[in-house]
Amino acid sequence: MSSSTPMTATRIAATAAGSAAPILQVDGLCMRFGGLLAVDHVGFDVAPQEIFAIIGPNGAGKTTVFNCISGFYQPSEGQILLGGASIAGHSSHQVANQGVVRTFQNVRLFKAMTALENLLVAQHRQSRAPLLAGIFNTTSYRKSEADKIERALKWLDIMGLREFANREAGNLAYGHQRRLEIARCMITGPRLLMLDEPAAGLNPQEKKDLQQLIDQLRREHGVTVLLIEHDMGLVMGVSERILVMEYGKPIALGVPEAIRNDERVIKAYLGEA
Ligand SMILES: Nc1ncnc2c1ncn2[C@@H]1O[C@H](COP(=O)(O)OP(=O)(O)OP(=O)(O)O)[C@@H](O)[C@H]1O
Repeated sequence: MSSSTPMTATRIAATAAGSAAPILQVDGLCMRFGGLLAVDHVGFDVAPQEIFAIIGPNGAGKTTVFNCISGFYQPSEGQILLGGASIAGHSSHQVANQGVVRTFQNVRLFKAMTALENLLVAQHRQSRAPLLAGIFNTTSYRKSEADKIERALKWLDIMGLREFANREAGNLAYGHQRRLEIARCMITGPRLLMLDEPAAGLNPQEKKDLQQLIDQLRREHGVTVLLIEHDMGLVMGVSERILVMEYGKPIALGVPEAIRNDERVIKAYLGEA
């Protein structure tokens, strides 16, 4: 950890998010690709409803940490606890079923489907409706389908996308596609929302709107947010705590003000810009 941030301050910052039990605990996480240690003993806790950011220069290992948490990679070493239970090595499908959802650096929508259909598919994936109920179009099946449409429209409203409900996702403006991706995550009622560079490709106004949106999702929908982002304005404006990585290692963890003034961080990352 950073030498310029006093260890006591780092410890305080590491637990500053409150006394509630952490929703996510990462401890001693390592990920090797052949001879490359892409993630080297990374550890941090995220409190319920906290907005926690991971920053660092290109190739620092941020996305690899995301991939380990969300089940896309099996970590080489270390512990990942969600609500106190281990999820390290679980498949991405199992992790998603436990309420951990994520976006990717590149937008991944069903581009030929409408915005509304994308939100319906997201719900169908987690739906447990028996096949026969669908085939026979039972009353309860029809009710559950109507509920899904209502929920999809509600999320289009929240995201300011209602007017584009019937537009193909691939034909939406890029900023709108990014918001639709977040809606697709939120509609499943997640505990942990992981956003991988959500501001990439957005214009300044869209970045401001995104900052407000992230804060609103936490305040009004109770979600915990884990964020990877290169845009320092957004990171400093929205995060409660920030973990900084360099060459796979954690070099600082603290509140935005401490991170902003940390010499090692400035040298490793902010000085780069
Ligand atoms: N599947 C993989 N196989 C081999 N090497 C990988 C793999 N995934 C990532 N790496 C390497 O691990 C290191 C960390 O990559 P990672 O994508 O996690 O960095 P990052 O901090 O997210 O970077 P960026 O900000 O550019 O997205 C890099 O050197 C990268 O080349």
